[in-house]
Amino acid sequence: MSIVVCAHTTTSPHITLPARPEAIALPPSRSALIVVDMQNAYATPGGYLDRAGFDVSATQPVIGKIHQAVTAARAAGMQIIWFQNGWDDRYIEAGDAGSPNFHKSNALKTMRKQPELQGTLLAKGSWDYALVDELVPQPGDIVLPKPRYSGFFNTPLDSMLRSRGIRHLVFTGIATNVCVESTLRDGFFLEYFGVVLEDATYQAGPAFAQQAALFNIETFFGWVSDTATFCEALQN
Ligand SMILES: NC(=O)N/C=C\C(=O)O
Repeated sequence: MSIVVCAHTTTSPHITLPARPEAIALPPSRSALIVVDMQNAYATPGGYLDRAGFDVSATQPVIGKIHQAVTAARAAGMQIIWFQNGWDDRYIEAGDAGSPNFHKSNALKTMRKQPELQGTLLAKGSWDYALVDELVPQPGDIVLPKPRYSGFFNTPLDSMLRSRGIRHLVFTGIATNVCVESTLRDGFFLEYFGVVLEDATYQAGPAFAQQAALFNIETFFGWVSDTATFCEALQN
């Protein structure tokens, strides 16, 4: 007997997405594909993560998988949401010494160590802040700036999803263990069903950070699938 998780929140047609720890039912017209922070900062050599000492040499295949997932999701009528992480170029939105973000953000720390980078890393309008060239939002997509790791914090994400009747979120992007996991976790507490496409994500840090994030997600907060399985399920 196979088990499928079904939210019973809608009568919209749904697909069954094979996933870990079990398959999950998704209504495409009431689901969003969320692309987390696919900016030069996180996916391109010379961007913030690279300058802060994180390995971004394996992000190119992830960009390709995200392109596939976005194309299939859009064709199936899913809402596409693109996040861009960052702040104004004076970093007022980043918070000052009274904010933990000031102390923990590796972008802000890197710029304090290398003052010549001030105003470049994750600053709105900069190359670092821009989405990678290969991923271009289309009319009808939603592009949302976010000032902290979670896409639910100080953004209109929750109201945009609720007003569209969306309860299912499929996650792609970088980094699995930071902004993807933070957003999926906050979504869990707000009663959203979160699925990660593992090969359309990449970690910030060592490989065990990816494994740990995926373990947490599939065990405690959501479901884990992959791009080919997602695209095939949408076509059936
Ligand atoms: N997009 C992310 O997951 N960001 C991770 C680290 C950071 O923004 O400093």
